[in-house]
This record gives sequence, structure tokens and C-alpha cells, in this order.
Amino acid sequence: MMSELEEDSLKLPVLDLTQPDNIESSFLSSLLKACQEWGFFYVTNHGIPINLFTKIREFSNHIFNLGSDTKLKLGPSSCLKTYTPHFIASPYFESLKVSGPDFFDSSKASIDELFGQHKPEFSEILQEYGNHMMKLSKKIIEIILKSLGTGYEKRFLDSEFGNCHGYMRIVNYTPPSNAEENQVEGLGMHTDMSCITIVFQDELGGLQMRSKDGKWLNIHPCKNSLVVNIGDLMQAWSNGRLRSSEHRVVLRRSRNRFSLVFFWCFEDEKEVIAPNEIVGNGNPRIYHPFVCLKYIKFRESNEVGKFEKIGYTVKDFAGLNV
Ligand SMILES: O=C(O)CCC(=O)C(=O)O
Ligand SMILES: [Fe+2]
Repeated sequence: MMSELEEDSLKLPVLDLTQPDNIESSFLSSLLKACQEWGFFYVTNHGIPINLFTKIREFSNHIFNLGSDTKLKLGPSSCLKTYTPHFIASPYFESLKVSGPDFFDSSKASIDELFGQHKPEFSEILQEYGNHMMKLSKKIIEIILKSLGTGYEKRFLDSEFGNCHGYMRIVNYTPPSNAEENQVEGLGMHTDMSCITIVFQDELGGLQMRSKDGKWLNIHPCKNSLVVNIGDLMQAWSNGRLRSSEHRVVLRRSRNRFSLVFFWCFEDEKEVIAPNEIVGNGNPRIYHPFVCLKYIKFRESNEVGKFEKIGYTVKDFAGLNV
């Protein structure tokens, strides 16, 4: 059971991509402030057709409605490992992972295994969604770089972020029947291991972030907008100028909650090190350089930090005591 009293709401900037190359400098500074303080903002006019969300939601419902024996064919002890069953992240959470850049092939492997036959429509939709998300992630990072310094997008976008990859997680939250009275955690407090994460959450809401002073604040669903949050890799790359905030999902209704979460990450072999310009003259470095995959492995191999539960993060892994 959790207390309602601690919760509050948060006014976050909305990045409007109608004219991505003409964003006012006053907006860039409010975006940067939000990334420093909250690590969260919204993006709108992102160009992703609404019916893609609807179709993915409908089709994934078919999958989540299958029996658990069938779903476990993709489970943690199978070779595909794309399905995370209940009781790993939380009793109420299950998810399906689809990896890029070939979202078609990645989902096809899972669907073939589940249904014993190929259903190309769903793989096509996921490929379309993945392509949109890859482009959108790059556009968003470009704008974040601009907000960090004039011309930084030209200096760093291709050289540092040119080999980023993405994967998505389709999540089905099944709350207990008494969730209306006692809200429960659908996904516990964690930080993301990405550069940035882009979240579509359904109309039920429930995503919350933790402020620097430890308060839980609601990230409300905002019509036609997606939620963007800074991940650990970007926090390290920016020498802590951008914040990878702890967040969680609470369930307050007895209805299932759907979310579609896209993680955009550095390539495994990349050495993550903040460029001198980003650190700034006279400022101490707060992380030592590390290879991206080593951090992912560190998180996965840590009992406390296993899956999405927070235990250790990039600060514990690469933080310097300054
Ligand atoms: O389901 C959501 O809205 C967010 C999930 C999340 O934070 C994650 O998968 O990392
Ligand atoms: Fe997350």
C-alpha cells in the first residue's frame, strides 16, 4: 500500500517538433533546465501516426492474452528471451522486447514462436514504429545538444551519437483487483540505462519521477504527446549536467495499463566519456570513462540492480569521488 499524500504534479516543457530547426532560444533554455532538474519533458507534433499506437496496442493484447505456458516460450529461460513474465520486475508487470535495427526480424522470431505461424502485419507495424522512433530519438538528441551549447549539435551529433541503437519494450500491467483502494507499484523505482527513453503511456497514467528532494511527482499522460526522459548514459556523457532521474509506475485502477517504451542507447563498444567542452573549463569530471556494454553488464549482474529495480547506477559504477 502506498500513500497518496506524497504525490504532486509537475509542469514540464513540451517540445513541439512542428518546426524542429526553428526552436526559440528561450525554449531551449527551459528545456535544458528541465533536463537538469527533472530529466523529463514531453514531445509533441512528433510525426508518429496515432493509429500505430492503436495497432500495436491491439496486437500486443492478443499476445498478452495467450496462456502463460505459451508466452514462456519466449521467457527468460528460452533462447529468445524477449518475454519478461510476471514477478520479475513486479507481480503486475509483463513485457515483450523488440530489438532494432531490424525490428521486423526481431518481432517475427517471437511471433513465429508464439503462434506457430507468421503474422507479418505486426512485424511490419513494429518496424515502422521502430524507424520513426530511431529518427525521433536522433532529432531530440540534436535539440538537447543545441540546448547545451551553440553548434554542439554539429560537433557531437554524428561523431558521438551516430551509431546509437534502439529497442522497445511493450508493457502490460495487470493490477490486483483492489488497486482502486490501494495503489500498488507496477514497476519499482529505477533509472534507465539508455541515452534517452521515449514513452507512450496510455490514458490511465501512473508514471512518476522522483524529485531531487525525494518527492514523487506525477508525469501525466498528455494528449498527442510522448514522454522523454534522460537515461544513465546521457547523464555520464554530459558529466552530470543532464539528470537521469529515478522513476516508477503506480497502478491506481483495476484496469490493465499499456505502455510502449523505446530506449535509445550508445553502441555496446562505445567508450562513454564527456567531451571537454561539455565538462567546461575548470569543472571537475565526475565519471571515469567506461565502455557502454560493461555498464549494462554491471547492472544486469547485480542482484539488487537486476532488471529495472534500482540498486546501483552509473554513479556507483563510474562515479569519481570529487
Ligand atoms: O511503463 C511506463 O510508463 C514506463 C516504464 C519504464 O520506466 C521502463 O520500462 O523503463
Ligand atoms: Fe524507465
